[in-house]
Amino acid sequence: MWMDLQARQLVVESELKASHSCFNRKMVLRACGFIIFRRLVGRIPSPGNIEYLLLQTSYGEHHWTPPKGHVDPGEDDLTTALRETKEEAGLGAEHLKVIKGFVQELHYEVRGKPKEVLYWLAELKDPGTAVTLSDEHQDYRWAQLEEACTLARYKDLQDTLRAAHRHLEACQDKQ
Ligand SMILES: Nc1nc2c(ncn2[C@@H]2O[C@H](COP(=O)(O)OP(=O)(O)OP(=O)(O)OP(=O)(O)OC[C@H]3O[C@@H](n4cnc5c(=O)[nH]c(N)nc54)[C@H](O)[C@@H]3O)[C@@H](O)[C@H]2O)c(=O)[nH]1
Repeated sequence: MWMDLQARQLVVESELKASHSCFNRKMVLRACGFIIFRRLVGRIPSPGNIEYLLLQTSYGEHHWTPPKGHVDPGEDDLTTALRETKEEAGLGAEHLKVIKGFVQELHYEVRGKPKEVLYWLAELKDPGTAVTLSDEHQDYRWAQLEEACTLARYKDLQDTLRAAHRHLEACQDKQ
């Protein structure tokens, strides 16, 4: 009888833990996107010729971020990042070269709910490719690192842009 009660208690505890972690997972808003950069030809040698793409929202605080958006149910993260980049900037997988070895995870709160954002890094293959915005954004800017950080304004996003830049410098040193 005592063993039965103990076993039941364990089952109840593990069910509670499972439902709690499931609840936590559901509560976290998850978004994925790309830090997109282009290299301008005929300018100072790389990485001085690197510009990052930032989009300005047409709603809320009109803040600037790289293209990104919420993960749809059942969708994998990289698919979300590509889909959102296509929807928000008109740039598809065919326009991009994904840079190996870089992914950054940001955590912040939106209207009291935790949010996590994953950013990969990708180069626009043809720097002349046009950006096409959706209704979600009212403006875009190709900006060198310092200007991009000023626009990005959030410390975690600025750190992410700087980390991307360091990664590109390190890749270049290896060549
Ligand atoms: N009318 C209206 N509609 C909205 C609004 N809000 C959303 N919609 C609708 O949602 C759709 C977008 O859906 P997706 O494209 O799938 O999602 P996301 O791309 O994820 O876009 P979000 O805008 O939802 O999310 P965040 O960019 O994360 O901004 C949320 C807040 O977080 C702060 N924040 C931003 N970035 C950073 C950072 O890097 N670091 C830190 N620390 N903080 C940061 C900042 O304070 C900001 O206010 C739109 O079509 C609208 O219909 C709104 O205010 N008014």
